Amino acid sequence: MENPGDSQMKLVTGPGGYVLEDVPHFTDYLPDLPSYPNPLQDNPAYSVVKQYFVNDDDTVPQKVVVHKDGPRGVHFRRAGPRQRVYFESDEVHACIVTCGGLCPGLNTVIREIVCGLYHMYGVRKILGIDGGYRGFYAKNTVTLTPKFVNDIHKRGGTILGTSRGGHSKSKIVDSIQDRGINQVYIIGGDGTQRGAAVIFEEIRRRGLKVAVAGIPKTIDNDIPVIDKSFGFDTAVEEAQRAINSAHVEATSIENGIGLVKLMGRYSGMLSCYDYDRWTLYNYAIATA
Ligand SMILES: Nc1ncnc2c1ncn2[C@@H]1O[C@H](COP(=O)(O)OP(=O)(O)OP(=O)(O)O)[C@@H](O)[C@H]1O
Ligand SMILES: O=P(O)(O)OC[C@H]1O[C@](O)(CO)[C@@H](O)[C@@H]1O
Repeated sequence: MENPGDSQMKLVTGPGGYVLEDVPHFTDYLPDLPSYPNPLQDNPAYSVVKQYFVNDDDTVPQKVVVHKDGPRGVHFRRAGPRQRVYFESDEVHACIVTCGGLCPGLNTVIREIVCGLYHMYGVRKILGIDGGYRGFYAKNTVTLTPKFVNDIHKRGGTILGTSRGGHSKSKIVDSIQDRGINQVYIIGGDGTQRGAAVIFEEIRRRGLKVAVAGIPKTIDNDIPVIDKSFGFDTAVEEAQRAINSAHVEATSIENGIGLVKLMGRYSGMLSCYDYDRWTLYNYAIATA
């Protein structure tokens, strides 16, 4: 494993203490890349929606409330479709990989990437990497189509399988290069995203036109800059089932106590959201 700390943060400053913590882009090292009109502009579902595209200069402030004399503060680049893109549809060879622990909604995310690429962007070549990072240098891959992913959101886990360990930067990027993959969608937790940054650094070092997109996965919503991570609501619901059961057990005997242990050693967000039940039943809810 490697520490991606040597990759420099892309900081842009502006008037009034404005700071943009930007994301890297392959045009940083391939400045002459041609761009193309976004295929969405011809899609009947989107072409009628005015201002559907995100302006290139749009940013989102980290803090909504600022003092009038204070600095404008840190901003992030706004996500969303751009007017122009850097791939032609038939040039794209995408792949998706899931790493780390399970979280509700992984299959829904895989399905949305596949259907979005296929129906909205006209992409036909999408590969599923089997069993986490190490799947890049194993032989097994699965071809993903809208038909293949049609029902997967009704199943738990990840249809691609997942794993920990097995991150070999050079083997992974060799495999990406050998297979002609040029868009890599990586779904996983903090370790996975560190791994994604290392992969991108190697891609940049080799000067490849390969986009790397990290999709953060956490069951306990411990990413401060977003309101809610996918799967968190389901985890809260499931926790409440356990709390209900503990309630039944505890109230059936004299001086009964229900103790429910929830995950989230560092954030405790699940416990907070299940607070309703806690106050209602006056139970102890412990985090791991
Ligand atoms: N610093 C790192 N450099 C390269 N790869 C890493 C790094 N940290 C973790 N990885 C790789 O990322 C993958 C997942 O990491 P990890 O087991 O830490 O789970 P995670 O993504 O943090 O998810 P979870 O939230 O479930 O723990 C593993 O294959 C691991 O080898
Ligand atoms: O309760 P613990 O041990 O802190 O584990 C919680 C962590 O485990 C995970 O569910 C992944 O394994 C993360 O999403 C979460 O941050």
